[in-house]
Amino acid sequence: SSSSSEDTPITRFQQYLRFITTHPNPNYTAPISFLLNQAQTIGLTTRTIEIVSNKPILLLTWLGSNPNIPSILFNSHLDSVPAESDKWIHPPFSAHRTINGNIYARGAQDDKCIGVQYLEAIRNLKSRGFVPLRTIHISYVPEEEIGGFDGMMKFADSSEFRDLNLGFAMDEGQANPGDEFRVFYADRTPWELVIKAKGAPGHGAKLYDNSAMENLMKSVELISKFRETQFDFVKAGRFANSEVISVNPVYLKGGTVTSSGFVMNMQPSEAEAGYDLRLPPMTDPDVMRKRIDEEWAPSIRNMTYTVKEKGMLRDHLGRPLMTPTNDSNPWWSIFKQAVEATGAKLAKPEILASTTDSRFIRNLGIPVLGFSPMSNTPILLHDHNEFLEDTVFMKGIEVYESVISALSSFEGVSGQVI
Ligand SMILES: CSCC[C@H](NC=O)C(=O)O
Ligand SMILES: [Zn+2]
Ligand SMILES: [Zn+2]
Repeated sequence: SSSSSEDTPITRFQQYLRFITTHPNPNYTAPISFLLNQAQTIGLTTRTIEIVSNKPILLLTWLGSNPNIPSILFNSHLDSVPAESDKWIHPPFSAHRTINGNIYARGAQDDKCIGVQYLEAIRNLKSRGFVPLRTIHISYVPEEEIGGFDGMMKFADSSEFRDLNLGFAMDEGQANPGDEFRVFYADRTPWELVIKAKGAPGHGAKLYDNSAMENLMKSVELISKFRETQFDFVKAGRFANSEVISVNPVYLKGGTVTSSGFVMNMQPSEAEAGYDLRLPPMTDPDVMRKRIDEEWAPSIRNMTYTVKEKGMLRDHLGRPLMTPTNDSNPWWSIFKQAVEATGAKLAKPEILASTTDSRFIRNLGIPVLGFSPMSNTPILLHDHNEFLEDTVFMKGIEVYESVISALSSFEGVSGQVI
């Protein structure tokens, strides 16, 4: 029963979802002009910051009545992971809304929902005559899905960012099939691990020691065993998924290849495997490095390896990269109360299994909570048929109204700059 001329929070969400922002060639121009347009209608100050060319950052600002105290930031990323169209029940950029109210699109959960909810919440607060004490910023950043290096990493390091004088920030979280909203106080740190084996080549029929494939397979087995011990903690209910080290194989490479394919009767002299490794913030990185060096890719087995650390475990002062979720962090209590004031329940704070741009902000010593208000929703980020139900999306706007008004009204703690 919806006509295309309707202009509602839902149709604006659908419009934002229809921009094709998937890697490797995300369109940043079109969603930014849409958001600029929305911001101007609502009456927010706008700024586009292009630290890396063609990778713009959009910053929207609602000036507080006291712009001298630290401000608050609501961040989301503009980009999305790819989608295999033919495997979806509705095309991933159609933003099709079913009769049940499910809106299908790549980015519906990750994380275009929050990008629009921030704006809709502010639109409602403005129309009610709300006046924030603290300045409120909303940022839309590129490149999160590929590590944030040309996005939030450089933005967080810029004078523009420093000049925001942030006291607190919020970034994306994850859906929950249950009826509570989840909230995240830390991310795991991603390492890209590549192990390479060299060995004696030889006839495919020959039995001998120290072939490259044998050397690699030994490591693959050891890594699989380690993976199993970590996974067993999760299966036994001792730890959450995000509290253990995950090491998942993403590719295996070997063989002698010609234009007609693999040569089957030759044992190759080189073989390689790639792993996605994630470390919880309390992990001792030296123990991990030692394990890789001595067990997983030992030089005595003709192995070499590379580790690309795509994040940090400690902040610039050497503290684990975590935001306190107790009374020592006044922002936490305000956030929690504001969510609960809408009648919603908040789950126990968690570490996020994956990695977001919030690590670059936490690294500066600024508290950040990861939060995407989606309850009773299957976790479909990076999956086929990603969707969000319209009623869940609308509830999220109400939640952000409460959260934004409470956080921006926080007067601070006497004797402390917060
Ligand atoms: C290597 S950092 C990549 C960040 C990415 N973020 C969302 O999925 C992730 O893989 O968690
Ligand atoms: Zn995301
Ligand atoms: Zn993602």
